[in-house]
Amino acid sequence: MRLRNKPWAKEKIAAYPQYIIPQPEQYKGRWHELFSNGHPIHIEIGTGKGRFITEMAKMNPHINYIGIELYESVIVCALDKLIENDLPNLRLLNVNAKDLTNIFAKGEVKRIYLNFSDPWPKKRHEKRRLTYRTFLELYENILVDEGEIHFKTDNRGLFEYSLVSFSQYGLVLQYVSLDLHRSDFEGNVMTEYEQKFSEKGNPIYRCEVKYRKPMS
Ligand SMILES: C[S@@+](CC[C@H](N)C(=O)[O-])C[C@H]1O[C@@H](n2cnc3c(N)ncnc32)[C@H](O)[C@@H]1O
Repeated sequence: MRLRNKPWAKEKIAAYPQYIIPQPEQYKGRWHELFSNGHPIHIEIGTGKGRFITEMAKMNPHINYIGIELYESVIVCALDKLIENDLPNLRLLNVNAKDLTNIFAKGEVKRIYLNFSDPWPKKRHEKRRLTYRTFLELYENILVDEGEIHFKTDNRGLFEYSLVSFSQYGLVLQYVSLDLHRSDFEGNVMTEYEQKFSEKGNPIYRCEVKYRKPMS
């Protein structure tokens, strides 16, 4: 992506290794050492400019948050928020979600947030959708038993596709809203995209699903 990866962003990321962790594979199986506590770990994939994960980390100091974003020139905006707030329970990773199993061991992550993931509407790009079955398999390999995915989007096509994908994979639907901002759901934290799309009057779709407990 020519527009998104810029040398200045790379330099800024390199200047803050305490916030955007270089070579995160080194922490596989021992992320709790990095946070110096045993609190549960929640990750957001495609964290973008970081508003959601920063606000969540401020509100929930007993949860460790990790924001994952592919593009350097986008994650630097999340980095700015982290520098400003200096939150001990939030770290960022500039990696592709395809590499999740090199970074986290099975059972290290309790919850995954997918907020306004790119819809990739063309059928030939289906495999890039973050709710495609190969991603669901990756998530299963890092989550605790009965780990959760919380998913929000304004894109109805992606939402319907994802509900089918979750169901075909055997995930259990725990919550669904077809119009989050006019529902009784409490404590919603808006993302940058959510703000933009909801201001246009678009309904926001949201669901929570969990993996089934493996048979013993
Ligand atoms: C539409 S934006 C939404 C950003 C943010 N979650 C929000 O709601 O404001 C989707 C983000 O996901 C990131 N992304 C897409 N595929 C990814 C992947 N495979 N790994 C990590 N990040 C990814 C994109 O770079 C982009 O910043």
